[in-house]
Amino acid sequence: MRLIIKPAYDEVSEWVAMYVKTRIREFNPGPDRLFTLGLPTGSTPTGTYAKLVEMHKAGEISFKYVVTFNMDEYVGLPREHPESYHSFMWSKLFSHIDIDPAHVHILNGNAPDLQKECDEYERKIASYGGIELFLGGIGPDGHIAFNEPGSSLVSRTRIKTLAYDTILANARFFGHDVTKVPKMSLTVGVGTVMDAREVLIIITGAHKAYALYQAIEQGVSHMWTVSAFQMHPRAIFVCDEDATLELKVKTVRYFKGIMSVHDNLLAPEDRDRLGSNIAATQGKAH
Ligand SMILES: N[C@@H]1[C@@H](O)[C@H](O)[C@@H](COP(=O)(O)O)O[C@@H]1O
Repeated sequence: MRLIIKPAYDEVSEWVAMYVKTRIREFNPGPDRLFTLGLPTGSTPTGTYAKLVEMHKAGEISFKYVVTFNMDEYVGLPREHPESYHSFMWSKLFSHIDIDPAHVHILNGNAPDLQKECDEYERKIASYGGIELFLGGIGPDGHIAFNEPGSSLVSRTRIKTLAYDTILANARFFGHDVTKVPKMSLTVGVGTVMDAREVLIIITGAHKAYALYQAIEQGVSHMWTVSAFQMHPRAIFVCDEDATLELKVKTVRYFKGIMSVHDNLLAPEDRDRLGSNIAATQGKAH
């Protein structure tokens, strides 16, 4: 497991976007070799999406041969609703990049047969040979996608009733009115994400510090579904300083000490860019 610790949200978003760009480029996708990318929603990935859009506009990355699978969607919320995950993804990312709309996959929370929709989603993922890189975020209770505490760690895509904590957390997107938050969702399972060749989880903010502690310093538990990725051969957690507040000093020092190893995962021009950012920050401090 890798843990990348960045000073704050913007640096987290920048690092993740650079990493996604590098992975897609290294994969060298083409018409017969599509790169499958799993994507999350929520406030956490918006900075990453904005950076990816910037990189795309600067001609650094193309999504022409990228296929996406989103993690989840509310049940019963019209697709056009501004808070549906369909609307979110098109407004934050897809409308601004060169992705083929036929390559975008988001669960349909209004399908007549919801379980059939979920089973077909799993089949579609398999038809592309599985997911190369799955990005994710977490809720403060450590849930991944909508795999609430107590979810099976080998679960597949299915219907899930939201936990009260999640309904409260997501009320901010519905005018702080809990009665307006959908109570059910369709979500990929923990097992679905575990099957990806690589998983990258973004965790920012002090309100997620306890979840990060559970995810990396405590054992695997279905009460903190993100902890399942301790068992993944290629899992990367990218967090800000605030999210490390519950970690041992020893853990934080270790991972900070090997940051240059992690930066080596990035393209050389991005490593240089980060180097000059560090220099600029230090310059400002003096
Ligand atoms: N289903 C989504 C999750 O995929 C997301 O990770 C979580 C955190 O959202 P935020 O990033 O806004 O904290 O919200 C929802 O529950």
